[in-house]
Amino acid sequence: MPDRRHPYLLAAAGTPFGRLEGSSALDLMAQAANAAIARAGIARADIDGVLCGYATTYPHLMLATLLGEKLGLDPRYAHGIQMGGATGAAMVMLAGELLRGGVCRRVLVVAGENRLTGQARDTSIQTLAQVGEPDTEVPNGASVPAYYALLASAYMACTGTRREDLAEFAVLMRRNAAMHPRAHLREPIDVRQVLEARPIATPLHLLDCCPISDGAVALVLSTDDGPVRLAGAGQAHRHQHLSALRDVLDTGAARAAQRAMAQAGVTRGQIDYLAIYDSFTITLAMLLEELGHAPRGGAAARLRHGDYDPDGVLPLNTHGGLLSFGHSGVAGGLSHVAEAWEQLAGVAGQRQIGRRRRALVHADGGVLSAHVSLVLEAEAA
Ligand SMILES: CC(=O)CC(=O)SCCNC(=O)CCNC(=O)[C@H](O)C(C)(C)COP(=O)(O)OP(=O)(O)OC[C@H]1O[C@@H](n2cnc3c(N)ncnc32)[C@H](O)[C@@H]1OP(=O)(O)O
Repeated sequence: MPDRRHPYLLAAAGTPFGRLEGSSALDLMAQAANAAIARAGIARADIDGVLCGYATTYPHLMLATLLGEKLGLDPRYAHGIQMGGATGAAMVMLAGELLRGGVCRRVLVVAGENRLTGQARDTSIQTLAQVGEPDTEVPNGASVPAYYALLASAYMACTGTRREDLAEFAVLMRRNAAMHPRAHLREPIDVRQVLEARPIATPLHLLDCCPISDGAVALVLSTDDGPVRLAGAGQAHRHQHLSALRDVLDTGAARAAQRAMAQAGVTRGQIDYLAIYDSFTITLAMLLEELGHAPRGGAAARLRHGDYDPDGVLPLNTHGGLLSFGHSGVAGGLSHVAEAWEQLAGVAGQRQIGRRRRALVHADGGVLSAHVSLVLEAEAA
């Protein structure tokens, strides 16, 4: 008998990521939601919870209610949620709590944006600046890449990480995205191209940054048996963005992961798939090292050894991550959960890696400020 204390991920689905002219954020969310409900094989009337990530291109106060109406649902619980890049993982955690607590039996989790085509270029970049202090930083126009560049400089000085090391992560993410038919950026790149791309905010160059994409992702969680269980979830909120610079070696990521693994009753050594937030190459290197999946300054060495390859000991972001699959607001982080689900459920098609048992999903919001970790477990085949 399956363990009834754990919620299951019944299905995940999404739209392509990239330039999707003519679709509103709400249209994209509805497309992803309909695909996930169909894939879960349940009736629309069976959905009794809706969790919906905010959309900067559709700033509606009643987004979850509006989406439920558009989809023809009749939820007993609906909630719009905002936690930057960690929103997707936070919604999955909350869905788990609603299921464990008996509030709902089948929860739809959805996020989507037309962030590339639905806003002027400068508005998109300025919107992202709003993780800063509203009175001082936002009007001065500091961008999210600029914040992460400060983190990168501090971290590189502290650990000896070089630009060449970070570039390897951009190359791996692009190689993985080439295998995904719905990814935004699929052209192969090499380390030299990453190093020689135009500077955005030193030391980060264009290919060290995730793109701005359109796209949506949805999941259905339930107390019904499914192929993948949500075995654990944890959060940590240590500081608001720039205060991370005070201690780049302890952003709170490890604490969130420890809480998730403790709930799941597993140790780091039992994780065999990684889905790690990668808004920038530095984000990925820092998180891998803080989470203990590489020694400090040593993530690139593990990568060069092949450990993070799809056929390595610890496959990483096999859909191409935010850096290449794409980043469409909250849907970007939710795409990591969707990919982990596909891999654990064994339905990833041509990207399917060998059978994996347990994934750690980790997302951060703001500038490594809010952290959410999830442990997903495949039901034994
Ligand atoms: C905030 C949180 O809570 C946590 C987070 O998620 S942090 C991450 C949030 N997201 C971001 O900060 C987005 C980061 N990226 C950017 O701001 C922008 O992509 C950028 C500033 C790096 C580049 O923007 P830009 O200079 O305006 O480029 P733009 O003029 O739009 O595009 C020019 C070309 O480069 C491509 N391009 C743009 N960004 C790219 C990227 N990151 N990688 C590869 N190619 C890119 C475009 O597709 C375009 O190609 P074509 O000419 O073939 O169409």
